[in-house]
Amino acid sequence: MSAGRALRFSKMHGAGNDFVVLDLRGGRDAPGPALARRLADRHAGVGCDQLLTIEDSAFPDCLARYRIWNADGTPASQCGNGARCVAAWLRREGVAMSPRFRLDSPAGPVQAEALGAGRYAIDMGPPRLAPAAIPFRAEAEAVEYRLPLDGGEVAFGAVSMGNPHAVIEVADVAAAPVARLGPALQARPEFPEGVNVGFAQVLAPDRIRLRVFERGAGETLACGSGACAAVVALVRRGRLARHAFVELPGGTLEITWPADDASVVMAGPTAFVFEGELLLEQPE
Ligand SMILES: N[C@H](CCC[C@H](N)C(=O)O)C(=O)O
Repeated sequence: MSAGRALRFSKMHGAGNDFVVLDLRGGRDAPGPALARRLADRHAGVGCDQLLTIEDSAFPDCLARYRIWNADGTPASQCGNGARCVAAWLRREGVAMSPRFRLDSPAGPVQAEALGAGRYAIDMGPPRLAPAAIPFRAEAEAVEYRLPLDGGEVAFGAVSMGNPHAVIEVADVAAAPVARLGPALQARPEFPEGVNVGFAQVLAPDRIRLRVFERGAGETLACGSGACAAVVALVRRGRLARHAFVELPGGTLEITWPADDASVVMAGPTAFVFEGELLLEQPE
């Protein structure tokens, strides 16, 4: 991206997971990791968990393409809350005239639907459970894996929604050692591309509380793909219904996984916070 003097952006969030959104349609070049970090910086930049770019799609049935960079500058292949915000941005701009439309993402196409009042549903596609697809190094696919961690052993489910997730069930998310276990699991060699680590507490047959220590961003107020992964992992363990409400610190998402190998559909809020210009060069 050329170091022009200013960069226009939209600031948005989905259930508190916040984003800087750049419109790169028309072939403007994507930011590098350094600019992504600068935009995400909550002191020297705008501040966000992830940077989202909106770009032209090569697929005629997709309205646009989005890409994702974590706050640490690393690229990500899926972002559920971000997909909803991209959908809302395209509706506001009048690009999405129909309430249902397809978007292309690094993890493949997703289907968006405007539900009204800023709420959007995203068909995230089916979960990927084979270890190689997560990726997670394991002898065979299992509903639950165990690894030595933090002086003990941790049990978790491993699911990809296009990005890797580990889901740990805990008795009380408020007391969960998120800041310790999250980075410890991310550092394990069995997750060669890192992992987003979810801590889930079952409240009712159709309701969980969830905190997520995200890859490349740390603990966020919400993680859409993490909510999908948590429902899949807990349904597989017989701990949750296939239609469930996921209470995250920043808001509640509604997740439906109607059958094994079926798409996971996530519904939740979006919000525009402000529009702005980031000065890329200091005046003399
Ligand atoms: N940290 C994630 C990307 C953002 C996912 C999250 N914000 C969501 O809403 O799904 C990763 O590196 O895979």
